[in-house]
Amino acid sequence: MAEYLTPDLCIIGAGSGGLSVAAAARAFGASVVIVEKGEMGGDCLNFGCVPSKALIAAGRHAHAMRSGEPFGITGQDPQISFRRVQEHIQDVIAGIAPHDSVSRFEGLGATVIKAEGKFVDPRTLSAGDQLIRARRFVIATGSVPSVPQIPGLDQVPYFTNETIFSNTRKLTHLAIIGGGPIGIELAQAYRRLGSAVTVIEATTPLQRSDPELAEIALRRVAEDGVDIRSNTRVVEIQPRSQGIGVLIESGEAREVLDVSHILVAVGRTPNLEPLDLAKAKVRRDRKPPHRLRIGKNLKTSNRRIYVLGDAAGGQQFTHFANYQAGLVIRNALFGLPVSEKPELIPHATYCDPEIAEIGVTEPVARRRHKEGYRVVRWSFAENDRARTERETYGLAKMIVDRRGRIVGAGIVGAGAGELIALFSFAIANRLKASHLLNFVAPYPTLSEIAKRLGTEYFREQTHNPWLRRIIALNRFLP
Ligand SMILES: Cc1cc2nc3c(=O)[nH]c(=O)nc-3n(C[C@H](O)[C@H](O)[C@H](O)COP(=O)(O)OP(=O)(O)OC[C@H]3O[C@@H](n4cnc5c(N)ncnc54)[C@H](O)[C@@H]3O)c2cc1C
Ligand SMILES: NC(=O)c1ccc[n+]([C@@H]2O[C@H](COP(=O)([O-])OP(=O)(O)OC[C@H]3O[C@@H](n4cnc5c(N)ncnc54)[C@H](O)[C@@H]3O)[C@@H](O)[C@H]2O)c1
Repeated sequence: MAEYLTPDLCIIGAGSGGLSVAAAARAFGASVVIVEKGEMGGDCLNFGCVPSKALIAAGRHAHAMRSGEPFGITGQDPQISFRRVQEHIQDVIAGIAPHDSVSRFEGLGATVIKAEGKFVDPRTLSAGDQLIRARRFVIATGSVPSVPQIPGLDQVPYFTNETIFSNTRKLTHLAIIGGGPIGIELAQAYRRLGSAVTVIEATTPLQRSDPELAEIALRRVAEDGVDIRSNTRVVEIQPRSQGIGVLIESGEAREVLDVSHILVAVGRTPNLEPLDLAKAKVRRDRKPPHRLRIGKNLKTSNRRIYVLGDAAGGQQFTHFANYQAGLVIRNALFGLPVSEKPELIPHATYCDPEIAEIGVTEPVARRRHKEGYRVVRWSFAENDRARTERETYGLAKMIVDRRGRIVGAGIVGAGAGELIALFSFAIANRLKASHLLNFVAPYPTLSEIAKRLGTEYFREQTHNPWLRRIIALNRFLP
């Protein structure tokens, strides 16, 4: 008879979500088996957040060298070695990798199996030559790049996020298909590193962001020299002996772009196929994209099996996978009822200027105006630190409900990804706009913008007749 491993939890996928569950479960003394078929750390560490932000940082340095003029520093064209940029990216990954490594997790007391996991029945997973019958399973298998059906695309080599960070050559003209966060972040980085870049977006770039914030950021990306083609379709890819032809169509107009390389960035599909979910009696939607049916507690239709992170088919962010990991731990180990609170989840796009948002957006708030929602705005041009840094290209908005509670924020500008954390904190703790008046921000910092949003919210109150009367009465006090 086969030997089974029988841990409390078996986690399939050692990316952001899976490893967060594993570390927390071990901290509470649960027995854990981790099954990982590829690199420990998953997409975020190896093919996603970390390499993309390292590449963006390289691009920022190149850009700074060219753009010193307003500071009195003569700009110069940087010498860029793509091999060394690639070494920088790999060095950053290597620095973080020990935190996600097999040895760290074995040190925490987990068993790590390096193999592909597949269900063989509703209670059993096979991985390599091992069978695992866990009390609970967690599917944390992430996502894979979607590849559009474009005639000729399969005839040429093209990059996805899984290959582009290993590139060691200058890309003369990079065509990026898809103007989502991946497309726009990498477009600006490659442009700043000296490539010509064209983004071909079927509808609207950065369409999940507040359009006003997206427009400010995209204008700047275009000023850097990225050619962004919105509402444009790729009709055909034409292989050539030198380079690649990309036939595009916008309305009636057709044009062939001559490019050297292509990056496909049209979204990501949950990575579920290799798991043999039918054998586990895990139900999926009949209609494409055949999402898993998931309960509030992140359980699939098989009550022993949870799913989280990109594999669950919701928001695709590392911090969201980590947040869901906390919910799974509470439910699986402690039996506590849980449900997701999407309003607590910020998201940021790390182009320059960054866009960061959380909760209710301005367009939604305008629709709810009659319910007492208010939008307060403050420009980076009115912040002294932004002026000293010449980073006045920015705007912050705060959305407040009729009780004065902060329910949303949207920022485009330098450091937006850092600034949004203050609003995440406020929303998670149900704080009001008045709380922004109670804290003192050091001068001069961008965080003063948050304080200014607070004072801006109350500026209208200065016309409140009751306040005026109190002030008038106080005039007679000795
Ligand atoms: C270019 C890019 C930039 C990004 N930037 C950001 C960012 O700045 N901020 C942010 O929050 N998010 C960002 N993301 C998204 C983020 O990377 C993902 O949301 C996050 O990695 C999801 O974590 P996960 O645990 O669900 O999956 P992953 O981290 O992808 O981990 C899944 C793991 O499961 C393994 N696996 C799959 N199938 C099996 C199987 N059958 N058996 C065993 N193992 C299996 C895989 O090998 C992988 O290691 C970015 C993504 C990309 C592509
Ligand atoms: N900063 C971040 O947090 C960050 C950065 C990168 C990626 N991510 C995550 O990774 C996921 C994937 O990112 P993404 O940018 O690939 O996906 P996305 O779904 O966000 O954007 C894809 C874009 O491609 C366009 N598109 C689709 N098919 C097309 C076609 N045939 N031709 C031209 N355009 C087409 C879509 O209209 C869309 O604008 C996102 O969900 C995001 O959450 C996050």
